[in-house]
Amino acid sequence: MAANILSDAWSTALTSLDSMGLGPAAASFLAMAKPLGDIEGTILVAVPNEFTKGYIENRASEGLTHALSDALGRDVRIAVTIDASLAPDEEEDEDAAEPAPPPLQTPRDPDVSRTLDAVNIDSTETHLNPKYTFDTFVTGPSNRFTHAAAIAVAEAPAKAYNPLFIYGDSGLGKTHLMHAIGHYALSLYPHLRVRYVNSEEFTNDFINALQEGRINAFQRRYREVDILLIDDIQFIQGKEQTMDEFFHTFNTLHNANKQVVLTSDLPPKQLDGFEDRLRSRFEAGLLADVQPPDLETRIAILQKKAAAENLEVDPAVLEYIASRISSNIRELEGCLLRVTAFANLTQQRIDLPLAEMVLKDIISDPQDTEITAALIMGQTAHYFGVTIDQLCSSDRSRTLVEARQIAMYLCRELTDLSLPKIGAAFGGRDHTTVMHANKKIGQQMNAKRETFNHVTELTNRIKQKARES
Ligand SMILES: Nc1ncnc2c1ncn2[C@@H]1O[C@H](COP(=O)(O)OP(=O)(O)OP(=O)(O)O)[C@@H](O)[C@H]1O
Repeated sequence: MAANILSDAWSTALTSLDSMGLGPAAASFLAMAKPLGDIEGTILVAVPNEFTKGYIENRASEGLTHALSDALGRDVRIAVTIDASLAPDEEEDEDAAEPAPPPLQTPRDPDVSRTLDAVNIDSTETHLNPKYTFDTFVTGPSNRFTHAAAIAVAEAPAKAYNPLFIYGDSGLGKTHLMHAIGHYALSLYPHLRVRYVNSEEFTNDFINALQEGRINAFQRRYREVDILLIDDIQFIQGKEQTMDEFFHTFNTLHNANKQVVLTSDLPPKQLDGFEDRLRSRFEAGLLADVQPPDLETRIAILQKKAAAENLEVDPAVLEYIASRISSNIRELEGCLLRVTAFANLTQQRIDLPLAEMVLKDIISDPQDTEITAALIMGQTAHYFGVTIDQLCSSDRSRTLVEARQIAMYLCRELTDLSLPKIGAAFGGRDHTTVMHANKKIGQQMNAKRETFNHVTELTNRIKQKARES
């Protein structure tokens, strides 16, 4: 392969990983790596030292393999080798890969729009998703109070409500609000250090830091911030050491007058397996819940989504979807995606008969049926003629990659599992791999009839099985 094709693909792969919220540590390690060549489908990557090699192999190789395969348009594998000449001249610093704190800048005029520059903010530093801003968030009676509290916190971090504790069922916008706080606060005060993290990533990061003797760097990462956004705090339940570390992180930040925002599926009182000292810290702040949205809000959410994607959708279609899916906005969005993808593939207008036809099996459930990752993996494996073990393996043959990505997509759409939990179910994969699969299959449904058919057929089978059991 010509060297410039490989280096172009390498840059494309890094950009795509970047846009998916690649963490700062992974970004720094990959920036030190260099693609050397393609040996029969294996891309040889040189890195300066053993530590970088280990990091890429253990934590970034999967995302990198996906992204490189996408960029090259064929499945490749990667192999990492050490080339000491790539090492920087200065003495190696153990924490060299840690992100430097952003330089201090003059605060902007606070009168700026709430989304100002949201897309320009470096999402790799903050881990913020550019799509989740206050501008794209629809308010209604179910979330108005929490939305107002979130704005207040962003406008006056650590002054309004500290901590802000947002709770409610899955798919009701807690994560969206958290990211929106980060974006808006940064648009008002660009010098702030904001960090978003899911509690499962916090846990993994903590365990890795312990194992690698990098606890000081870990503590700096979470304690030297102005706003810490911790999503799905319920997942640290029962993990004694992580809870202890989090308690001290929380106290350090609180004592230093820094803002903490937490989300959870339950209010603090009902968080079993949490120490009282943590629960009472949470309760000392503002508790704000999100409820399932009413019909008008659901329609408004779909309208906003359609407008954002430049889709022309008959209002009756939006009403049809909104009237049938009431308890999870992620599912609402998934239905709209299926209808628009089908219309796109078959070049038809998006009208009510088409929506009814596409969604007939998806939204005909009389009551909630339990769909688990195991059920999805079992059905997907059977459908593609592979085994569950293979789905969880590192085998990257074409069929397996497709089956694995579709199964991950379905887990995201049909279950309440978080990205890290889905990654764990598929043989301990990183959450960025799940994000990548979700994005890729979502896009392919719009472009490839075959993918749309696989997803539709599998959804029907999975729902059927769930109804039977
Ligand atoms: N009020 C809203 N307006 C617009 N989009 C919304 C709203 N609420 C939720 N969404 C969208 O619904 C999807 C799911 O929301 P989100 O991930 O924030 O839910 P969550 O409560 O954090 O769920 P989980 O507990 O499973 O993490 C996202 O794509 C989000 O943008």
